[in-house]
Amino acid sequence: MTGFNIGMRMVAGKRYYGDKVMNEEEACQFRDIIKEMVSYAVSNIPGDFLPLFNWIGCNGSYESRIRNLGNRMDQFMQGLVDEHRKRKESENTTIDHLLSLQKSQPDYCYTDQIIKGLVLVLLLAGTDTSSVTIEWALANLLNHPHILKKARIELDEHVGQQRLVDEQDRSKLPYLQNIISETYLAAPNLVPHFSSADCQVGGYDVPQGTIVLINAWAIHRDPSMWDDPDSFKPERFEVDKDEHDEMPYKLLPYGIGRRSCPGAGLAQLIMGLTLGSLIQGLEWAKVSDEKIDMAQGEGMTMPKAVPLEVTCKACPIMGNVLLVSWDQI
Ligand code: HEM
Repeated sequence: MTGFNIGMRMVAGKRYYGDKVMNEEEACQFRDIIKEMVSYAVSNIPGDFLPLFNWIGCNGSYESRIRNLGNRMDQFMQGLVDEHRKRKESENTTIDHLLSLQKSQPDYCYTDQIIKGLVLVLLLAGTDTSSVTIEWALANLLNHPHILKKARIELDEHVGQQRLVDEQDRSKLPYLQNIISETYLAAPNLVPHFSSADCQVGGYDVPQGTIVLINAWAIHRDPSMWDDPDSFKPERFEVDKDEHDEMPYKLLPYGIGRRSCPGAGLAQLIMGLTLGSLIQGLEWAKVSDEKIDMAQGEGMTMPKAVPLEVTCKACPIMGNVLLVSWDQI
């Protein structure tokens, strides 16, 4: 749930998980909604696969529970929007920024409905996906210290020891990007699609109105497409132009086509900057000599079955970075 915690701090400045929760009742309400939502997101509904169940009304209670959950989430979000609107001083949160646009651009469509929608997209689609990917990436790096070392050398060479990586450095850090490409696991089945017309996929006829699940996890491990697919090898992305052009068709962490992830660019940026800063700023170590367990757990995004536990120690660069930050505060 780290992603939802970070997300809530970003969108509303609230902590709903951990030991620094301010309003336990409100936090509990939010945690309950998220828990229920995640449980539906990873469950199978018989009527989706055998329409007979829909005809005989088996999905009735499921649909009303989903509607009820939607209403509770909507009321919760409206409460947050109203609370921020009433505050005398605006804070640096997504809701505050959107409310100030609602005021300054009344003719544009920053309605409460749109604000709630944008906040939910950031929260549900944008946070856990990225934080889960960073956790997997760190776990991979700790199991492959030579790769961590190579990433640190790249950062030292192109960014240096005086400051943390920023947006302009990205193009100079292909190895860091390759580590992220080699890591992706957050959306193993993408998001279910629904065929709007009869079509063919991979030689199979898909009639109109079929739920199509894409097993990106299996595509990313297909030995006919990838050499030694089960090994963690960021170098596999150091390819020539022909192979580079094929990449979007076999590396699909964000899906492909019209309904692919609109947040892909933002996600790549955030993950590159976060992972880069974590490597530059801290020296990471495993808590034991054992390899980190890479078993996959269950969830809306694919978490580690056993959360990553590590130790870290500040690198000299943190002295420079913190000094600059304190001066600016
Ligand atoms: C590691 C990070 C992320 C991964 C792996 C990821 C992955 C995906 C995938 C696989 C889909 C479905 C695509 C399909 O089925 O073809 C999707 C959809 C979506 N993502 Fe992301 N995503 C990430 C981050 C983000 C961020 C940061 C945002 C927004 C700030 C975002 C917003 C969305 C939205 C709104 C959709 C639905 C698009 C639609 O239905 O048309 N995602 N994402």
